[in-house]
Amino acid sequence: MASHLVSRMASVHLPNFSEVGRKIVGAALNYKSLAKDLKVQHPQRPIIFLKATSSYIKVGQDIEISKSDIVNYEVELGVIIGKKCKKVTESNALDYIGGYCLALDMTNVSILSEARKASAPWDLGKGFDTACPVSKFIPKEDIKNPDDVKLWLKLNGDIKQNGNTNDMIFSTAHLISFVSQFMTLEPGDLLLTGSPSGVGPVRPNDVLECGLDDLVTMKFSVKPTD
Ligand SMILES: O=C(O)/C=C/C(=O)CC(=O)C(=O)O
Repeated sequence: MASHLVSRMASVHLPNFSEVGRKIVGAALNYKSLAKDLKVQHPQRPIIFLKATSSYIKVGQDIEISKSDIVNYEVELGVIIGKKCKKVTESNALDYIGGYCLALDMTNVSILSEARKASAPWDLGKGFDTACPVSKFIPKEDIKNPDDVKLWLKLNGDIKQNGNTNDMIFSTAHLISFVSQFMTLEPGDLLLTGSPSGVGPVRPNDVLECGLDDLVTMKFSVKPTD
């Protein structure tokens, strides 16, 4: 098949993306509203980190935290890669999307702050067990424009995050293209596109509920490990 036809292929059905994907790639500080909250400048280029795929959990499982740690919720649009993607241009990048999910980029701020002070990697603060709750697979066709999707999060019933991906500093296409210059993205890989303003800490026995447009909602409880 000619390559231009391959690149226009319809969405790929990947309901088992969290089992087959080999990477979770995150973008940090990608929302203007969060940069404003945190009083930091907009990044000049995407700030990229990896989360371990062993951090995935699905609805029905619990987020586990130690009582002594500060762990933040961050609601995000997850982009699921549908086909191998290496050094793609921004104008072609959206062709490589297989679908989407709603995700929580749970972040252990206690560990991350120590890592920042020591100029150490973010891996433990971002990739601990249960740090990546995800929704079901959302087919590509259900989201016409990934740069214009509402997302929200409630903590124990109170709205804490209420944003839209149109507030992202780097577009979905830019993120895919940027990451693909360095690492090949493969079917089932997940790209977390950043979180809007309102991120904050959870405590044991809290309940997080979040949603993406009228496409999906999900609920997770927080349980202590100690
Ligand atoms: O700056 C930090 O210490 C941590 C930032 C984040 O965790 C931000 C994100 O991951 C995000 O904006 O999505």
